[in-house]
Amino acid sequence: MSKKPVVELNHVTKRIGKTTIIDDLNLQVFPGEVFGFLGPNGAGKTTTIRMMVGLMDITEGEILIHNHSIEENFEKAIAHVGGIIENPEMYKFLSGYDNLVHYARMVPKKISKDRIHEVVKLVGLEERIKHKVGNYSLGMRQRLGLAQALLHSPSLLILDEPTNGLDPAGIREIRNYIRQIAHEENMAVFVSSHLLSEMQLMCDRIGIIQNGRLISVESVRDFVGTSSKQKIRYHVSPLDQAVELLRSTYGSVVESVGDGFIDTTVSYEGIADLTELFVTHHIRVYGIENIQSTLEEKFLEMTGGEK
Ligand SMILES: Nc1ncnc2c1ncn2[C@@H]1O[C@H](COP(=O)(O)OP(=O)(O)OP(=O)(O)O)[C@@H](O)[C@H]1O
Repeated sequence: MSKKPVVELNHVTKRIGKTTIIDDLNLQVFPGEVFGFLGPNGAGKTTTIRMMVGLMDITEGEILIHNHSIEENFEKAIAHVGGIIENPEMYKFLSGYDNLVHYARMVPKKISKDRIHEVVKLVGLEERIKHKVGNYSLGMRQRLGLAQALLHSPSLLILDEPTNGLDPAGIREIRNYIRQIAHEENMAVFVSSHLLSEMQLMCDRIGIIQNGRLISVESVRDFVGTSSKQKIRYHVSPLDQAVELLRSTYGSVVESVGDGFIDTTVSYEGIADLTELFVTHHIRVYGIENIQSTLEEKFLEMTGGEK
């Protein structure tokens, strides 16, 4: 990517006592992209985020936001950041709108009424914004928190586990809004989670953190898209003939054979090739399932099977 990063972490290390919690972390997030910071509980996500917003000292290395060091030039760096780190404080007896007005008065930058309306629209709360926050669902409160974080038009949005505690509908909503905001406002979004399934739907790139170390950074498109290998399950009959055909044609493509199905590891094009091979050899194909991406495999390995 040739664009300049909004935020960069250079050799960031955090030690508490003799324990290294974050170990030589390097990453960059660019305008308009949603970067997922994925890792199991205790991996170091919150610690990293706390350092990014200046809530915690960095032992070694630096964090730059628009080239301003968060430690040496805090005011300039933090002016570009919006975030929901811990649960945002809201007054339940006030309406969503009054909460935003109240918050707008507290931030150093002048915030216009138009901007308030704009963020309300961005998070889809137009119809309920005049209602009391006490009557909001958790999902609506999260969206109001998002609106609050966006008020001063940050170029970096940091969200720590934004879908925690939400039901599936709430998760879908917040996910869609996050994507939309990143793309419409050309904002860099840094979002942490311990759920791969969620990250794959929300993010453009995913960095996997384990025991304080970044073990991989991958573009989601490469995983759900066309360039990497996937585990594909073919439900076919007769099974023996199908296995024999695959082995004689492609050798190592067969991973395992189950009751009525064959698991294979193939590229995107390979899915079509294998299907064609079956059909031209009069093998009946009853189903083709995508059972695992390589990213999922990596993550499962790392978390010991926990998703
Ligand atoms: N103040 C502290 N003193 C000692 N160890 C700490 C301190 N804060 C965090 N840790 C340890 O650092 C590691 C990383 O914690 P952190 O909260 O950043 O993980 P996380 O990935 O955000 O996990 P979770 O999803 O559970 O919030 C954990 O092993 C934690 O026990």
